[in-house]
Formats: sequence, C-alpha cells, structure tokens
Amino acid sequence: MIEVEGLTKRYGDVTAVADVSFTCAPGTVTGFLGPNGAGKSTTMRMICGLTPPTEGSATVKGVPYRRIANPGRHVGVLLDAGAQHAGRTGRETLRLTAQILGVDPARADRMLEVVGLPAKAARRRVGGYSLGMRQRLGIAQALMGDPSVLILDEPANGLDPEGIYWMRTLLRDFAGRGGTVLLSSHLLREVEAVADRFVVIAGGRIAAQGAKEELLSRHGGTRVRGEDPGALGAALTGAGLAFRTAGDGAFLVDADAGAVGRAAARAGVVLLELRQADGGGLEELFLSLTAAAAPSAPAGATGKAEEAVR
Ligand SMILES: Nc1ncnc2c1ncn2[C@@H]1O[C@H](COP(=O)(O)OP(=O)(O)OP(=O)(O)O)[C@@H](O)[C@H]1O
Repeated sequence: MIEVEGLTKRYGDVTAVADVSFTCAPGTVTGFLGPNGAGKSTTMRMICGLTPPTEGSATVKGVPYRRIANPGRHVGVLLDAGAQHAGRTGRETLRLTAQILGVDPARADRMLEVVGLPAKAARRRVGGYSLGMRQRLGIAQALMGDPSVLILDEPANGLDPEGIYWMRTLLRDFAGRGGTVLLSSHLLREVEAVADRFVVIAGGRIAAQGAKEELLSRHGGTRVRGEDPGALGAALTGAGLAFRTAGDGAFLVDADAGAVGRAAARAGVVLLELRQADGGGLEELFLSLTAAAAPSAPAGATGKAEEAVR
C-alpha cells in the first residue's frame, strides 16, 4: 500500500507538486501519468524519502519510507536507471545489492535471468549498456530484495517492443501475486495496457484519478463519423452536443451513442461510424486533461505528450 496525502513541493517560486493525494492498493498497478515537468519524479522522490516535502506526507506499507528498516526488502525502487555505477558489471551491481540487502547472492543470477540480461551482457560493464539494458538491470535491482511494493519512474524508457511486452507481463504478475505497483510514464499505450488505475498529474496538480474503466468511460464519450462531416458537425451543434474533432474526420462527442444517433437522424446525416470512444481513449483523456489543467505548463510539455502519442 502506498498512501500519499497532500504532498506539496516548492522550490522558491516554483511549485513542482501541489497538494497531491492518492492511494495505491495491493494487487494493483497504478499508472502515474503526466507530461514533462508535471511533477511525477518529484512526487516519487518524496514517496521514497529522497526529497523532503514542503507539506504533506507519504507512507509505504503504513510507514514513511525513511523509517522502513532495510527498505529494499519491502520496496523496489527504480528512479534513474542512468545512476548505476558505470565501472561495475551488471552482475557485480546485483551482487553488491544482495550484500547490502542481506539476501542470497545467488539471487543476482536469477534476477538477471528474470529481466532477460544474458550471462554475456551481465559480465560487461554497465557503462557500455544501452538505456534498455540499464532499465532491465534497474528492474532486476529493484526486485533483488523480493519486495511487495514497486515504485518505477519511466521504466519503459529505452525498452524495445519485446522489452515493453516483457515488462508489462512482469508487472501484471507482480500485482497478481498481491504486489503494489506505482509506475510513471508518458508511454500512454503502455500504461493503458498494464495499469488498473490512473493518476494523471499536470502542472503539479492531480488532473484526474480513478479506475481505468471509470476514467475511460467518463472521458471517452461517443465517436461518430458521418458521410458529410460539415453536416454532421452542424447537426451536433444544433442538438446542443459538445464535441471535438478526432483528427481523422470523426468527432468525439460528450454524449451517449443514442443522443448522437438521434441528432444525426433528425438532420438526415448518413453515419459511417457510431460507437463508444474507447480506442484512443487514454490518449484523448491524457491530452484533454493535461491541456486543461496545465495552462502554465512549461513550453514543450504538451509537445512531449503528443510526441509520446505518435
Ligand atoms: N531541484 C529542483 N529545483 C528546482 N526546480 C525543480 C527541481 N526539481 C524539479 N523541479 C521543477 O519541478 C517541476 C516538476 O519536475 P519533475 O521532474 O517532478 O517532473 P516530471 O513530471 O517528472 O517530468 P519528466 O517527465 O520530464 O521527468 C518542473 O518544473 C521542474 O523544473
């Protein structure tokens, strides 16, 4: 269980995180989403006791992280895969972690296997690793203490499609065995596939949170495409229905399919598509929430989100 209550972090005039509260329950994967500079890393660092909050508190398994005895046996943390010692081999890195945590050093080889780092790669110095290999090693390191909670900042960064699929399976299995996972990402599709719950943050504030299905249905609306988009737009406006363009000639309407279909029928517009907007649901949700919640987000924030969507 991770409990975050009113976390706030100010750096001088900059409020990096403002009054953020959420809970991650055992047996679930929580996707922590937000554009660059939204405050994800700062929040995770506060949860892990690396950055002192200006206000608020965070506990892991009911205790502030810094008060957990031998925290690596309870909480696996990957905040910065680039922070590993470049001069050590992957295997040395894990064996050292085993020593620090007081676990069987043989677990290092098992974890290397779990994360798909072959023996040859494990004998190479970390300085020569690709980002994806560092991420795999970082995940192996987080798993060394056999924790029941995982806190991972952008773990999919640098992973190839096979690696992303592997990580998704690993995290689902971990949660399936009762583990708690908090994972940040702007790889929206990846989070959509792995998470049960979302916490969306923008401009340091929570923009939305809840179960995946609930958020997608609340923000999904109806997707509709007409033979004559102009006439369909006029029909929707005439019926007082709010909508936005989906980019491929379709509209996303904040109403159920019945209301949209009736509006089109009244105007005599031929429909080519009418369904619940679920396909790109999370991307739509993410972009609309972060755009609405972060008018003062740093330049490039939205750009990064859009880039990730592509
Ligand atoms: N040590 C610091 N001093 C001053 N400002 C900081 C510091 N750390 C973070 N910030 C600011 O706090 C805000 C949130 O940053 P943070 O790194 O938490 O965002 P993020 O969501 O993790 O972004 P990214 O996806 O780019 O990693 C940013 O505006 C950042 O510039």
